[in-house]
Amino acid sequence: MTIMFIKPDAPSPPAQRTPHLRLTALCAGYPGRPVIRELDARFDRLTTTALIGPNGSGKSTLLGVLAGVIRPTSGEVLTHGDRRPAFVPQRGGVADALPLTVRQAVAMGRWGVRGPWRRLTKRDRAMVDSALDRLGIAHLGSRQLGELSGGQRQRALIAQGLAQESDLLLLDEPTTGLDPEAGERIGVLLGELVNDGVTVVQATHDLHAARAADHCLLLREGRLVAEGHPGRVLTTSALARMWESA
Ligand SMILES: Nc1ncnc2c1ncn2[C@@H]1O[C@H](COP(=O)(O)OP(=O)(O)OP(=O)(O)O)[C@@H](O)[C@H]1O
Repeated sequence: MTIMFIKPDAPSPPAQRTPHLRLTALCAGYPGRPVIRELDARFDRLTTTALIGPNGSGKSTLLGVLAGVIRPTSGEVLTHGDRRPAFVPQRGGVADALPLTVRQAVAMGRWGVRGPWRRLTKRDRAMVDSALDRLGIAHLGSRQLGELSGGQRQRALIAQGLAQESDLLLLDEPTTGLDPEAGERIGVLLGELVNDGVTVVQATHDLHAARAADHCLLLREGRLVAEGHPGRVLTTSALARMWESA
């Protein structure tokens, strides 16, 4: 397995997209359980990509590899980014009872820059405020994370991801459990982030969110079965085939 870092290029117009990440013959999984099999893919800079597939198809595992928390068993991950990716896990993967306020949870997004429990600078605090504002949860800053509704907690986790100020944002089912308006708001936000210089990858079961992406990868049993523009890939027949055989 090889991980190589390459300095980022200047932002380019869509016609000359450059990859942020490129995967070649990637295999990854868990001890005794191979999941991702021989996957070739690229994630272009300043685009949104949706990972789609039935339960257990390997979307979260692939995100884990992109985040650097799951080590490939073979193949190559070539990254052109120079910042650590920001990873927003599934809400269910985060302990609900953490004794933290929403603001403290979002401020943890600055730990990668500042170090754990260090005093935040004025700029750090401004980043935290901006992330809370962009997710519409500034008024919840002093509430305990564990007291929030599922959708509010989800937004707090996304705000923590934004506070990391990465150029690569990875989200695992960010709109699951959100009401339609909050889901729409996240969709708009992800588009704005691309304009701010962020490459976005989200695993999702939300077809509306997937159709709004620039690109999508369709996974089944850890293999890439289709990729391209969602309008071309997410056809009724392709989706029916996918879920019938899952
Ligand atoms: N920590 C783990 N240890 C062992 N196997 C795991 C672990 N996490 C996931 N798996 C297995 O890896 C496979 C892929 O799981 P993964 O969570 O990547 O799929 P997914 O497409 O994200 O599914 P979902 O849509 O249900 O979230 C499944 O068979 C799952 O049981």
